[in-house]
Amino acid sequence: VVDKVRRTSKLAHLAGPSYPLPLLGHLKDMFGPRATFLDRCNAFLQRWGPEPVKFWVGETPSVSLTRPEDLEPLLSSQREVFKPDQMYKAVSGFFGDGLITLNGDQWFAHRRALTPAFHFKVLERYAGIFTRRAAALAEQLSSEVPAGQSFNIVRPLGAFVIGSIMETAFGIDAATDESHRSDTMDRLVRATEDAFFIVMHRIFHPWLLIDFVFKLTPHGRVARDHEDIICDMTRRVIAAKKAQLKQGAKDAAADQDDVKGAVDDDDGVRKKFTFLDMALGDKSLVLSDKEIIEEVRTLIAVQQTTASTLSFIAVMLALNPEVQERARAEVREVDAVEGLLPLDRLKRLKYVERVIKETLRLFPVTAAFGRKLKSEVKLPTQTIPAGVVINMFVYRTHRDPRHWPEPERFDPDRFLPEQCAGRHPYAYVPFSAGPRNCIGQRYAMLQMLAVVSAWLARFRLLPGDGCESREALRVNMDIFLCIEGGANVRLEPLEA
Ligand code: HEM
Repeated sequence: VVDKVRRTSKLAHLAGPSYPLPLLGHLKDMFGPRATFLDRCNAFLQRWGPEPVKFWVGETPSVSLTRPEDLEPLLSSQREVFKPDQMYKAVSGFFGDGLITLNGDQWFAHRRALTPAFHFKVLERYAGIFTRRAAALAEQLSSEVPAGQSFNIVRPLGAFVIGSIMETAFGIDAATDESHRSDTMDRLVRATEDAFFIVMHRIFHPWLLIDFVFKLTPHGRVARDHEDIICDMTRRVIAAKKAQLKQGAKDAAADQDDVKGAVDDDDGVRKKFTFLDMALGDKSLVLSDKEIIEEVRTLIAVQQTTASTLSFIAVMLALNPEVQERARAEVREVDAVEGLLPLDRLKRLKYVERVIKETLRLFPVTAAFGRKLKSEVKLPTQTIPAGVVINMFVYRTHRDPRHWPEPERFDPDRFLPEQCAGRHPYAYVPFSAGPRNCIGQRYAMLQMLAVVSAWLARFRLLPGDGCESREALRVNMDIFLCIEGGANVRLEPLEA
């Protein structure tokens, strides 16, 4: 009790509710239907912000930050901060113990091992894969979804992004590999969707963060089944890669001109540059087999960020027909240029890129992320004591009216270079920033450019059920932002 009084008094200077309840803290303020969690977070910060806001999650003192100038000191340094168990423990069953959740030296070793797989030289080579796969996805949607029928676009996107990471970072051939069979993929996508629900359930019921208690509950048993599905997929991926490397070694021995495992495939991707080729084929990497498995799990799980963002882009295009037509005109103009390499083509899609950025401003799918303070941190107007868990709620940062006039208006031209000039560098952080920023940022942007341009070239997107207007959208936070009831759109084939 004395310790709690001491810790409470250290936060006394901050805005926010007082009198935390024993064991619950202010969790009761957050209780309510799961489907409106985002609304409650917004209402809470609307009431107490925009200054740093204190609150207690159970017995843990927490502070929520939304202003760019408050985010900067925390994101730009990682000496004083680490990922808090309270938030990240619940997600590690899903994300694996990989880059997302690791801290300290272990994180640094993993980050160093993964960085070459996301080097821009390697990504340049992925552009061909993204373009080919995006065209196939657009064809599949055109042929499988009856014109004019409302459907939830997230599902096919979930399988699509996992297929992409298999082919790019793991170098697993989509056409031949067992792990790409559609029933395996369906089980994985469904397990992922359920996992989001279960993770949120644990965060809402903090006593379920005690592993042995959670494992005894029905959700704990479902979570174990899902982990089995995800681990099974990971094992298949690694087994397929090992077999491929063995075959590559045999082929190289048979053909002295070939460099082991370094052949270019049809898309010009040097196979030895994929993460798994480097991790399993090159012993100079420091990751153990167990660590490689955890990173494969992480890379599979994080793909849902791209799937979710693409689903928001589809809905925004459907709700903003002039923006959609302008983006389509750009795609047609670029596609009229003959002989462009895939990467050059994607780089020319400047307006489509602005559409993606503006969607990520309004709907940063990783809407909140956390840190725990090792020592006291000075923010521009406040000092936050050591031991506090920080929640950076970028959903509101991206709506800060000082940087985003009429914040709810969808306007891709906010990202014209002249409009970006002078804007606070931390006013827009959908991929976080600083040393723990998203390693897959450029990968995700290239993939999204390929997918959106393939859609625009083949069909018109129209609003689907429940997504008829911005006001009708029921946006929520389930680890990642999502639309309750589905990201529903309709497709209309383009006249020839
Ligand atoms: C639109 C898509 C994406 C968004 C919005 C996004 C956003 C983010 C954010 C906000 C973080 C920081 C999270 C935190 O601090 O807890 C992060 C970290 C990370 N992301 Fe992404 N991400 C996306 C796509 C991807 C993709 C495609 C990959 C992999 C191919 C990826 C891999 C990672 C990894 C490994 C980390 C942890 C980095 C570290 O801590 O060193 N992300 N991402």
